Amino acid sequence: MKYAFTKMHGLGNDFVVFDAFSQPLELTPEQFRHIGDRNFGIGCDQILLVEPPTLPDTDFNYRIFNADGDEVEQCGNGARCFARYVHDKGLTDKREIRVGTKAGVITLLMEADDMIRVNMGVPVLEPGQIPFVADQAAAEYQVEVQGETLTLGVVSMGNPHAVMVVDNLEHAPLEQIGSALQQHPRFPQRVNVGFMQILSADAIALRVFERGVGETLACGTGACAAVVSGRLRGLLNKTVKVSLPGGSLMIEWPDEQAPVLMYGPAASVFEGSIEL
Ligand SMILES: N[C@H](CCC[C@H](N)C(=O)O)C(=O)O
Repeated sequence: MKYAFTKMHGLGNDFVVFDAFSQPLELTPEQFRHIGDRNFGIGCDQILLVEPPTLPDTDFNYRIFNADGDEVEQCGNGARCFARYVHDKGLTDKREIRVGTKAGVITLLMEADDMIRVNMGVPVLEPGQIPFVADQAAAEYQVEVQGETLTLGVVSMGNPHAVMVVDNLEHAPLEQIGSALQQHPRFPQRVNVGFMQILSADAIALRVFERGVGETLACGTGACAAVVSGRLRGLLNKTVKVSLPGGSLMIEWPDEQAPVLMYGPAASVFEGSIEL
């Protein structure tokens, strides 16, 4: 069967987006892996499905699959592309869009300057809900990795994130630590791993080794998790510019009970179709 898709990206974190409104999609993990394959398929970090709403008082449902074929709870850069997509395709003319995900409802706002603001919800800090093995919630945890004791922040934006502060981002051990934490017993559902360099109380540089993908050019939930962790550690102010290899996001987290707000771009690259 032939499926139409749109290739999109948020700061170089790239997606294949399918309209599951007009063409119900039931694909297998193997098919998702094929779509994500940069040599034998289309190539992307994640596959996004735009579906009719399932949660009350929402406009759409939003499903996310990593390039390894696994479905995940949340994708921040994908959320901005989702908003761009449903507008470009005429699926809505609303400026404020409520979207159901596996992690709950997020709100997308089309800004006048063609940027998109997303309410990413309140971060989850309770270890059992992240999930992460720890006795109680803390701003920092000591985690043994390959004989070394790492100091990590651990936060969920619906999906699990570990955040490590580094002095020199260029030489951060992304592959070594990122891969090791995927098999770590304290992260039972694996984990996205962010490496954060503090530039000031209002600015960080960040690289992310994403669960199910590896290093990406940007990670929206990773940027949110890094700012949450930085604020819990007393290192960051309420509004932070997050510079990623693919570009920068503005992230705002006023206080612990508040949702995290993310502000940034989304782009369409090309349309195509694939036989599956
Ligand atoms: N790799 C993530 C999903 C995509 C998140 C990222 N692309 C973003 O922009 O938030 C996970 O396994 O939880």
